[in-house]
Amino acid sequence: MRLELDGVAVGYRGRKVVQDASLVLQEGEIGCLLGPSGAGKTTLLRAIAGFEPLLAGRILCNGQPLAGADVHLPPERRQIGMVFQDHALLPHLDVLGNVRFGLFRHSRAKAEARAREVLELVGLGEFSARHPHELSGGQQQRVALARALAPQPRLVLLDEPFSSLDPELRERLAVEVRDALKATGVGALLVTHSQAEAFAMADRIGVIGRGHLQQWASPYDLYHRPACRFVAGFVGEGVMLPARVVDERHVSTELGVLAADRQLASPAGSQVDMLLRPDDVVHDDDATLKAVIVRRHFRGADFLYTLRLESGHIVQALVPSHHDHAVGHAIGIRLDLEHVVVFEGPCEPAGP
Ligand SMILES: Nc1ncnc2c1ncn2[C@@H]1O[C@H](COP(=O)(O)OP(=O)(O)OP(=O)(O)O)[C@@H](O)[C@H]1O
Repeated sequence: MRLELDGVAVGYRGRKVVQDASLVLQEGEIGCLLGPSGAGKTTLLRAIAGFEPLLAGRILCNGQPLAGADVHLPPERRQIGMVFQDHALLPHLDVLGNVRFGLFRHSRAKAEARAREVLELVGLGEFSARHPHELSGGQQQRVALARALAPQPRLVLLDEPFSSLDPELRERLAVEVRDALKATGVGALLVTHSQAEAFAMADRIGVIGRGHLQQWASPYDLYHRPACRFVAGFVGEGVMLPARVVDERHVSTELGVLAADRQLASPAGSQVDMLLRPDDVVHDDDATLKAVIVRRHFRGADFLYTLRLESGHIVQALVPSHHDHAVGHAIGIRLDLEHVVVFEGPCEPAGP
């Protein structure tokens, strides 16, 4: 189904936690709500499921309102499946029983056939007779997904589905869950703290912070074209450097004159900020520009060096790990980018 949020505000006792949230999740797409703790991700998800009333705006499914000024469809009439953080599996039922649980409207034979079908889909066909305590955390989470998919929902909502698992398993499971969802063609919206999870799973990511949906975009655009400083700071690594507007397409920085990613509105001479990602800064022994290593973080394939420029400003550089330099060393750097992301005004909430 096509899910649309149009100017949605949600909160508690009349106090808005998130306001003016607008987004479109197309049929079969996987979306992800990302943001700091307490930003309102779960609250927004619960409003979509029908567990929280709206304070403003509308939620539409294929153009039909699920919630709005005079509408509030109860959760059971929304045909939306939900997977919770703690799986909420029934301990006394086996895997098949757990998945069949929501299929009470079907005949026993039909419910069993459907439950077996979705268990195959999530790769647990052989585990149907086990009880939840005989499964790993990742397997339990896949049972919870199978249970949510069994009644053929129009959309699945997942609230921090992998947060109880260790980091390595989380990313693997994120990919598996994405594959399972894509195989069914059912769209999904997931809440997470983890960028790695969001990048592994989502077609679209919404960054929530400071009471707003700051940006709703593809992972690529979120990383390369962040709409505001908040998103730039929250997604990926990088630093902000001060720059001055040269003309409507260029800024001047201590690293040279650089092309801006968009037409600039500020007049020449205005002070702006620019975003530099670690992959924009390349180590080059022949470069005339030098920077001193103040921190190094070994990551296997690369070092993430934190470097101090002559001005005292800090940049980061991702350098292949055979370039092993000590803290305090000055290394040559140059920029490797076509455009630089420039921020002129304060962080504004962005629309869909
Ligand atoms: N039932 C409730 N009554 C009153 N306030 C609540 C209730 N549930 C959540 N809140 C508040 O609403 C805000 C948003 O909470 P929410 O759980 O939606 O955030 P979140 O982004 O999902 O956070 P986390 O990532 O920590 O789970 C928080 O300030 C929280 O304290």
